[in-house]
Amino acid sequence: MSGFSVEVRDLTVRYPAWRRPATTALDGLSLTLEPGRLHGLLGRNGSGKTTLLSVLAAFRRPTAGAVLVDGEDPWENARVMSGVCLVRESGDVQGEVRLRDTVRLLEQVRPTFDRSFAESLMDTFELDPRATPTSLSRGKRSAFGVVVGLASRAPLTLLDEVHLGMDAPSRYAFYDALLADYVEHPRTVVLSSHLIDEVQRMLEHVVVLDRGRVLLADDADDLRASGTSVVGPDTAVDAFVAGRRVLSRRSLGRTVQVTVFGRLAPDDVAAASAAGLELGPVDLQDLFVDLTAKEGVR
Ligand SMILES: Nc1ncnc2c1ncn2[C@@H]1O[C@H](COP(=O)(O)OP(=O)(O)OP(=O)(O)O)[C@@H](O)[C@H]1O
Repeated sequence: MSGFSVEVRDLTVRYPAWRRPATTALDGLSLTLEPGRLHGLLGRNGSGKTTLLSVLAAFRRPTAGAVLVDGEDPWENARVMSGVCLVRESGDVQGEVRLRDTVRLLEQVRPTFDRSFAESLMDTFELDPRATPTSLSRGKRSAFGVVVGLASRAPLTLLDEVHLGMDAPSRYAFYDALLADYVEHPRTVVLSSHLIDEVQRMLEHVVVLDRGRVLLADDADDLRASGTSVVGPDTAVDAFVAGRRVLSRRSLGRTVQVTVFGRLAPDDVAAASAAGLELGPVDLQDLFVDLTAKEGVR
């Protein structure tokens, strides 16, 4: 299997160490990320996503606990760090250096960096290689972060809200490029995002953080099967979902879509079909909102 594995044990990070009381960003968090998979890192604002990714990339030292990347502590570990690439929304590049020079530099310092892939991505996102990041709009700066993150082809690629400032066509171009390149060059990718609707189809494994802890870590397919979306005429749908845990309800005229938690028994599936109802997998966004609203409202 290509890509680095990640093992996090009882990880605690407090900010800043000198202030009392300090903010506990990560609170005894434990997590395993299997290599060669596309992991989604979800969580409400302030749940600890950026802090976790910063520790994995050795940008920050844990207050307590241990992190193993590809079996070793990443802190001041040249071998491991040459295989880890963290890109944050800001793009994490030097503001005054021309894009083409950053690309040339990365080609020299990152063993897996693919310059021609970077150049073709810059074409896709209409980035002028002679520009500097400070002269770019927020969305274009984010797009350059995406170029760096994808073309690095790092065995552990950490993308922290990289696509936030990008417009919809650019975001979809990013998703297409990520998926196509990931299939050709499997690696471990962690994608943190608030745009669950847009990214959910790509994810193989989903981790949800809440107040510095893991609220849920599961295969995306198992999560999708953990509930059902029921679509049909309002009275028939309401009768069918009565007594079940409803995660969301949307209506368009007399047609409604209700998402319920829990797997349906074969009898239920037959009853739904007899009532003319359409069944589908649960929307991860609905699951996320339900879970984090219950557990996470402060
Ligand atoms: N440099 C810092 N100094 C003090 N507190 C910090 C610092 N960075 C993060 N925090 C706090 O740590 C907690 C976790 O923040 P973090 O940025 O990791 O969350 P996040 O899930 O990435 O949030 P968002 O989705 O809003 O980007 C928050 O309470 C935040 O206020």
